[in-house]
Amino acid sequence: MLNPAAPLPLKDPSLFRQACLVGGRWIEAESGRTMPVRNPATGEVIGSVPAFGRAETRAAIEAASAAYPAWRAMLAKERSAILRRLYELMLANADDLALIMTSEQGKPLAEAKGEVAYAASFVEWFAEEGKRAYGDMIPQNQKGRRILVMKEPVGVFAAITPWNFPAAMITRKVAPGLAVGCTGVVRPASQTPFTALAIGVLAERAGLPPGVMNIITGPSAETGAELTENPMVRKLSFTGSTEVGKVLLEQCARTVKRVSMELGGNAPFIVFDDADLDAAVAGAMASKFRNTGQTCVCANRILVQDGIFEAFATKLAEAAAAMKVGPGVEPGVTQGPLINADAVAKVEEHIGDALARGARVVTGGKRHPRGGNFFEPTVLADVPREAKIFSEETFGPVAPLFRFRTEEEAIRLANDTPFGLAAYFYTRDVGRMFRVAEALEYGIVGVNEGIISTEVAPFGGFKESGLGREGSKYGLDEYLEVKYVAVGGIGT
Ligand SMILES: NC(=O)c1ccc[n+]([C@@H]2O[C@H](COP(=O)([O-])OP(=O)(O)OC[C@H]3O[C@@H](n4cnc5c(N)ncnc54)[C@H](O)[C@@H]3O)[C@@H](O)[C@H]2O)c1
Ligand SMILES: O=C[C@H](O)CS(=O)(=O)O
Repeated sequence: MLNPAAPLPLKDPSLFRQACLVGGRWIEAESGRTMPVRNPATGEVIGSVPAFGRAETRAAIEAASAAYPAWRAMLAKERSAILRRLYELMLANADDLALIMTSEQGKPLAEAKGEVAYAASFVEWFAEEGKRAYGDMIPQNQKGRRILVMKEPVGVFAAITPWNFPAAMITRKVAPGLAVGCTGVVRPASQTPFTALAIGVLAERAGLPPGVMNIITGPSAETGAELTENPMVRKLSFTGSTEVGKVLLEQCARTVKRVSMELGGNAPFIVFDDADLDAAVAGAMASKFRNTGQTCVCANRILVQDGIFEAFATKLAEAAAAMKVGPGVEPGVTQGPLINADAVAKVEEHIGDALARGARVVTGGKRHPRGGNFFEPTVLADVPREAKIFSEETFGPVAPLFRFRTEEEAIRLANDTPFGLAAYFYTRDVGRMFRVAEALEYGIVGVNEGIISTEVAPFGGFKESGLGREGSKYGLDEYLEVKYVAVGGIGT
């Protein structure tokens, strides 16, 4: 029996749930099996959650299906009011949600609080957007006929989410689905289930009827197999690695499910000679080291034009070395731990490979003296194109700098990847802004900005970074079907 650490000092301890939410009931796995959840900063067990298998997952799908007719039949305005209350409850309980998040994911408390606000913003946004799922009336093509286009909810959805944004990746999927009348089953990452379960508690308090949103935990192979193969599930929204996304796409194909795929990234961050150097350094720091580099949109390759390479490298290294590494609950900490030992090993592998190919360390480069999953913020210079860190997503606090000479070379290097999620570049040349933004093969492009994710704009990738968009007015379409109705016999 694992000895859990002391309970989290929450203002409302009832938010910390070690059970799954199915049909309005908080339940265990039929087998009684559980899975421990560890604090990545200390290695301590902070709690455990049920290990659902296929049978329990099927029961959750059936609960969502049973709740669907009544939830769909509600007025959009009535669903909107419940989502609005959830938004308000998330903000009112932000401190507890942030502490739960930091305890299971590791990010600094300030970042966790920022994520709670970001996550809540999707609930606020889709509470309103759900009232604007407009159809069309098309001018008839024949006398006596009318042509209608109706937007209808897709039905029961499944959401499988990653560990790096334990709140926002839940609400970015659930909010649009619930807003248009869908019901669903959420399966958060096994490393970070408690944030999702706490949102489930708040959803109940907001008045969400039983079975509309079900939250389950359990081994990914078993829960994932049921969620992707069960024909009652009409849509899968997945956020995670491209590798797993491809597996789930194949599994969903057998029942032709609608899918949204928010997958891996390999973001280029291009700094041209004419950039505002200090702004570019600030943008690179924000993009690269947010969540200790564990974000899908963080700068993974920093391409710097020859003329300012050394100046940029020096300034970036100074800023990286000034960050405070430690547990997210410690005041002033700006870099938390990586999620686990495998993540540390991958960072070390990428650094070692780059150095073996001729790169040099400007700052950092090794495990932090605090040990465990802590790693020194690292800047590498003169990294060659052939290095693994150019082609693979590092998902850690390593900023590899690559040199380029011309705009054409920068664009070629930036696009030289199967991924296409986010890209960034810094320039003060207006013509270059449009040339480069239009040439980059990415779904999200930041110009003179390092962090641009927001609920009001479409989030999603080109190529092997995914399918579909989340957030914005486009995010609603992922949960809607389009129905064409031709009405005849009208006479005129
Ligand atoms: N595009 C985006 O919006 C976005 C956002 C966050 C993370 N990501 C990507 O996610 C990756 C890191 O997150 P991660 O390590 O959680 O990714 P992951 O793909 O390993 O896991 C994502 C989720 O899928 C589950 N899963 C894993 N294998 C499964 C299977 N066979 N069947 C069903 N479910 C399965 C996991 O338990 C987790 O809940 C990175 O590649 C990152 O770029 C993308
Ligand atoms: O890591 C993936 C998230 O989608 C990043 S963001 O918070 O949406 O920018």
